[in-house]
Amino acid sequence: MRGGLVASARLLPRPLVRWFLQRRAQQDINENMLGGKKVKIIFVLGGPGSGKGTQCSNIVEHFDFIHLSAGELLRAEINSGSENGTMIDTIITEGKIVPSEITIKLLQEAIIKGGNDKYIIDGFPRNEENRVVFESVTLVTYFQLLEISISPEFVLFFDCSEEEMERRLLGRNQGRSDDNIETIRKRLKVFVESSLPVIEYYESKGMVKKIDATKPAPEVFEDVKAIFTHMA
Ligand SMILES: Nc1ncnc2c1ncn2[C@@H]1O[C@H](COP(=O)(O)OP(=O)(O)O)[C@@H](O)[C@H]1O
Ligand SMILES: Nc1ccn([C@@H]2O[C@H](COP(=O)(O)OP(=O)(O)O)[C@@H](O)[C@H]2O)c(=O)n1
Ligand SMILES: [Mg+2]
Repeated sequence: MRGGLVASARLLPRPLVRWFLQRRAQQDINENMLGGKKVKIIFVLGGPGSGKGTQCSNIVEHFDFIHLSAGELLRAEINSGSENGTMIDTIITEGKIVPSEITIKLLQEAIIKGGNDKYIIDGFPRNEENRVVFESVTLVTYFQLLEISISPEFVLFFDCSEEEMERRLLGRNQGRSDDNIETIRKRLKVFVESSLPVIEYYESKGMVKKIDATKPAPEVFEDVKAIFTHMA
């Protein structure tokens, strides 16, 4: 997989960055028949176990979106045996947040390869660094060159108590290395300390649609469906 866009651009003197981005964008346009797409992005946020994945599956079933789970992309990277895989695995098992450039490179490639114009991005941005790097000039310029605007339409926030999230995660049974009580407690702490501030940032911009996620899944989806049904 080619080096991360942001990381590679950082290596170049500023005057050369635009040339580098134009060359990279043209490569991706040629390879993926892109360009001229108003890509709609919705961030799906909420604590571990709040029901993001469950509701994203429902959204994909009823509306024409591609579901990109940052966590799933990272787990696929671990399974691919790539050089970053071991480091990602350690970080996930500790319930911490992977360096943004790694996660964003995976998301950027998935958006380009997806060829769709509507994405729900699940579990991202998970901290301030995720958000700032995603809004970096480099990445925005690159997507602009692809004539793709990647500012989020809104943030869907699944609000759920820690007790309920812990209970759900202990019953998730997906064989994940991070669904044990010790790591769950660490992830909930990371959510409160690092992820909630990101949700508060978007709330201050009036971009958050908050859903009561403690209800049974079908009732939660009724509230989600109402939001997507009224989207332009
Ligand atoms: N509204 C709900 N009520 C009860 N259990 C739920 C609800 N939504 C999801 N779950 C269950 O809780 C666990 C976590 O759900 P998931 O969608 O993986 O959450 P997240 O992606 O936010 O971690 C799963 O086992 C799922 O089946
Ligand atoms: N933006 C992200 C998303 C996930 N991750 C890592 O991936 C793990 C699992 O993310 P996930 O979204 O699949 O987890 P759930 O909220 O679904 O339980 C997180 O606990 C982080 O360790 C990350 O580092 N950065
Ligand atoms: Mg999930």
